[in-house]
Formats: sequence, C-alpha cells, structure tokens
Amino acid sequence: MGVTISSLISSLSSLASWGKEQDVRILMLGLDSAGKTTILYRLQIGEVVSTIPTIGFNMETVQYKTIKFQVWDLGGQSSIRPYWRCYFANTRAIVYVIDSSDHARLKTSRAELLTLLAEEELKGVPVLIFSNKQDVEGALTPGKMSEALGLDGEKGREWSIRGSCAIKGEGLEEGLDWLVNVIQKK
Ligand SMILES: Nc1nc2c(ncn2[C@@H]2O[C@H](COP(=O)(O)OP(=O)(O)OP(=O)(O)O)[C@@H](O)[C@H]2O)c(=O)[nH]1
Ligand SMILES: [Mg+2]
Repeated sequence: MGVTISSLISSLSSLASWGKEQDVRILMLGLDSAGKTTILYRLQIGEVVSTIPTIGFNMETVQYKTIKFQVWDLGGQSSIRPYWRCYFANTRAIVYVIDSSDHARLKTSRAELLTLLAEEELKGVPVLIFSNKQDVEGALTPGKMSEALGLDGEKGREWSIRGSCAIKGEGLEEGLDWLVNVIQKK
C-alpha cells in the first residue's frame, strides 16, 4: 500500500511539473502574406478570419492535445523582419510558413530561414515548416519545397516540412502532431 501511495504521489508531482512545462512558446515566422495569421486563427478558433498584414504581432494561446502553445505570430514584411530577433528568447519551436505558390520570393524566404537557423539564440530549436497554399495551382509540393530549401545538411536540430492549406485547415494538425512529439521527447 505504501509503495502504491508513494508512486501515486510521484506520478502526481511529475504530472504537475509536466503541466508547468506545457506553456510552450512558439514563434511563427515567414515572409509577408505567407499565411501565418490565417494559420494562427485557424488553429485557435477553427475558422478562416479575414486578415490584414500584421504590423507587430498577434499572440494567442492554442491548446492542442496535451500542450498549451503560446503562439507569437510576427509580421513578415521586410521592414519588420529585423525585429523578429527581439522575440527569440525562450522560444521552444519555430513554425516557418512559406507561400508555396510564390515562386518569385522562394529564394528570399529560404534566405530568411537560413538566417534564422544560423542565430545562436535559436540553436537546436526545432523548426516546423509549413509549405502553405497547397490549394493554389502551381504550388510547389512539400517534396519539391524540401529540395528547394536543401536543409539536409542541417544538423543538431529537428525539422520537418509539411504541406498545408490554411484556408481549408489541411495539414495543420499533422504539423502540430510532429511538433508535440518533438517537444515531448525533449
Ligand atoms: N489560397 C490560399 N490563400 C491563403 C492560404 N493561407 C493564407 N491565405 C491568404 O493569404 C493572404 C495572406 O495571409 P496572412 O495570414 O494575412 O499572411 P501573413 O503571413 O500573416 O502576412 P503578414 O502579416 O504580412 O506577415 C490572405 O488573403 C489569406 O487568406 C492558403 O492556404 N491558401
Ligand atoms: Mg499576419
């Protein structure tokens, strides 16, 4: 009986400490118009909201399965990108959103991603990449996006590229499932 009670107490205390760890701070980054704000509200309220370009940020908590994510959605316009670094501290994961139909700016998006990956403060932070707007004709498939980004040499962090369509809500949960697994492993 004593063993049962002590194991119960230890399970409860580990549950309590796990609970504290569950406010997981996430940064959602990517070029302007990639679909970050659409994804944020799709995840939070399950609906497509009408967005305007984000000047500054939106922050919402999103409960997904066992994890409470604190999602910071930062504006992606070129004049705002230098301020992304102000939000790096205590980031547990990055969600990087790319408009897969925006072929003209793919190089710019890749360059911004590589700059993030080189940041000391973000060393080892897992990265989930949404290859968004899969519904648009001519959008790069996740496989082609993976080739174009060429992240195979990226060592020392977990990363994954997932196709998504924020307006239909497709691919988002699969991406978050990956993130939950990675975060729970750490
Ligand atoms: N077709 C299509 N349109 C999308 C998708 N996701 C977002 N959009 C549209 O893309 C536009 C820009 O979306 P936002 O979510 O505002 O983009 P953002 O990344 O937050 O942009 P900034 O705030 O400027 O950084 C909006 O008109 C969205 O409706 C998608 O999966 N498919
Ligand atoms: Mg936005």
